[in-house]
Amino acid sequence: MKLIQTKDYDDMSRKAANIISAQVILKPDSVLGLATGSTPIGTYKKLIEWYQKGDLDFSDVRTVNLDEYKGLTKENDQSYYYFMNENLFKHINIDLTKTNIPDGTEEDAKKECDRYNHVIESMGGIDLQLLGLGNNGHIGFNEPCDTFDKLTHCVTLTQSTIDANARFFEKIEDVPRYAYTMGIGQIMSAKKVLVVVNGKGKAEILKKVIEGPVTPFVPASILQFHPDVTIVADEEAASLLTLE
Ligand SMILES: O=P(O)(O)OC[C@H]1O[C@](O)(CO)[C@@H](O)[C@@H]1O
Repeated sequence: MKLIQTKDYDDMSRKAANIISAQVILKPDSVLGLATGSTPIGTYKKLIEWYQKGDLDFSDVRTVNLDEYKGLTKENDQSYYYFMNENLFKHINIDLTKTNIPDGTEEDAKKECDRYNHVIESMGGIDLQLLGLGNNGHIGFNEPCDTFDKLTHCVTLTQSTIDANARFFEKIEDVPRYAYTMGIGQIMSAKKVLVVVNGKGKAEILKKVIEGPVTPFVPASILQFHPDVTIVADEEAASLLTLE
């Protein structure tokens, strides 16, 4: 695992965006695995800024998102479909037909998971997967549990995730209880993985992810086994790491 420590959120966002830019410049038809949550918003802002300056071209890029709440429509402003549009897609020259997000309105979980597994497979592999880190160590919506799920599945969100995401909803009862998420096996199959982490609140979990045992109870710890992971963490998030 490669750790890049940055002085603050802005620095983290710029460095992460630089890594994504390099990927798109070197391989214009890259398959990017994208993430939601508050952490990558700054990274997306930099990519938009550089696109607007004429430094980046997304016309051949294809994307596949990690997850989506089950039960939310695309128009719901808390859906990850809405998030991706607002925070990235509508500002750049990406072809929306080349973007993929699980369909939160599909009630038949098996049908949606099979469909999304097929989408991921047909893309021929993810070149770079961007990840945020949940407070409980989740990646995508792969919550702590006793096994690593390989493929797309429907998860019951843990209380800790519901509490953490309640800040985005009017009231906690509005937070969906279920979500579709790419599996750990699919994340681990990406050629490169880029994790963005910031803030004191993530320091303890980041230490477990990097320095603790690999266990499905800390889902992101599996990244210790990935051959090409870069973690871009600000000083606060990296503050408990034993850096050699
Ligand atoms: O960046 P945040 O808002 O702390 O969220 C961390 C993680 O939690 C999620 O938002 C899901 O709860 C992920 O999409 C994200 O990677």
